[in-house]
Amino acid sequence: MASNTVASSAISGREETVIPVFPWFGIDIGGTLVKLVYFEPLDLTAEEIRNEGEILVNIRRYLTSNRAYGQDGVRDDALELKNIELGSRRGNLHFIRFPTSKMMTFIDACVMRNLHMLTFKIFATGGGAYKFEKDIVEKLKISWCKCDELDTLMNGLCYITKLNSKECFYYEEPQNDANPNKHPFTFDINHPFLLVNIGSGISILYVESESSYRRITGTSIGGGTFLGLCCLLTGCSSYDEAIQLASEGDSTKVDKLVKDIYGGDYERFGLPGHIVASSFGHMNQSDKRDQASKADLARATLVTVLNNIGSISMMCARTENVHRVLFSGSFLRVNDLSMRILAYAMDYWSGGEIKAIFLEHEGYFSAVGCLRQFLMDANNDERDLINSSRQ
Ligand SMILES: Nc1ncnc2c1ncn2[C@@H]1O[C@H](COP(=O)(O)OP(=O)(O)O)[C@@H](O)[C@H]1O
Ligand SMILES: CC(C)(COP(=O)(O)O)[C@@H](O)C(=O)NCCC(=O)O
Repeated sequence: MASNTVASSAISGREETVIPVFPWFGIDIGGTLVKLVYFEPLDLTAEEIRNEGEILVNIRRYLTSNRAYGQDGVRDDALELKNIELGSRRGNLHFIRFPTSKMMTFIDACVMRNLHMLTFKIFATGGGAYKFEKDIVEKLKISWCKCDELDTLMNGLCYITKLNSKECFYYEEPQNDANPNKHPFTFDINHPFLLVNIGSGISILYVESESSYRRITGTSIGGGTFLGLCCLLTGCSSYDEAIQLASEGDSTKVDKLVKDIYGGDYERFGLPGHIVASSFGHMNQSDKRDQASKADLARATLVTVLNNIGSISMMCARTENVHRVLFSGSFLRVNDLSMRILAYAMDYWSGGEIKAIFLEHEGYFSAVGCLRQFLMDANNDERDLINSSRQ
């Protein structure tokens, strides 16, 4: 085994921070995507550099000098948090993703790069932290610590929204295609809000404060539904392609609107003619099917999923009496269109009372939360050790 097992800095008193050995990773293995965060230290001492060892140096160089890893891995370099302080160290935080379907290939690539020769701990979350545990532990011989995905989501969200003043944003004019007026939103985590995490499926949390939240409900109609239905209906084969198609389409060729049924508004109950009465409601007619392009079908799929998310979120916000709804999850990656549709819907249906807020690091919060749990755990372990030696 390579010797990276000695702590970079030993604790000398109860109040000091323990700095665990490198490498520092946090990983969220979701239903669709694996999100990996990697902390690249910038303040290594001469002694640490001497002791670092070839394997760690190679991993650091490989991760930080590439933007793509094999066919499927991507580093979202626009999201990188540069020169931040984390766990009493300075460094860059990198954000990497790849499809969960490639998890076994990833494990084999780690073995090829000799990661199994190092002794280190990884905090992991998402369903895959459970599903792949046996394979990972057997092949990589690492210490695998599983965390709850919603606890880490909250932990990562708290950390990043405090660190980055531009993390949260909203659209002032979501309907204005030319300039929707995106602004940073000053977010105070200690006032109740709703957190809607749009991953493969959706979890909706009521957050009272940094340390108190509950999962109110969820829905299986999420990002996975959009992608799956789009692939079926249009023959597209990637998320980016599906979003591109949706941006070119017209959902009114597919959906039946209130005005298609009433000839105008349904005034008595305040339903304007332009809203969707029935998603995909035109598709029972063969002439309408012939007129709908792939782009129209992709757009209608997106709008269907978003209408459902918007109306469930709105009901939850009203029930819980909150005025801010934060949306997270990789479904909103490169998806300005969806954010604007959601923002408009929330604003319209709440008469301007409920604000939709979005996040720059979309789907990465749980992975960041794992990294933070890893740092907290190192300190807890050390404290336990000190306390037991004092008894
Ligand atoms: N490169 C991508 N490949 C697949 N899906 C993507 C991609 N980028 C964004 N998505 C969207 O993000 C969703 C997954 O979101 P994520 O928060 O990562 O959930 P999970 O943790 O379930 O994997 C997908 O269902 C899809 O709608
Ligand atoms: C099971 C999950 C927590 C998994 O998280 P994900 O990988 O989708 O981010 C999520 O898909 C979910 O909450 N689904 C909705 C289940 C429901 O309440 O109906």
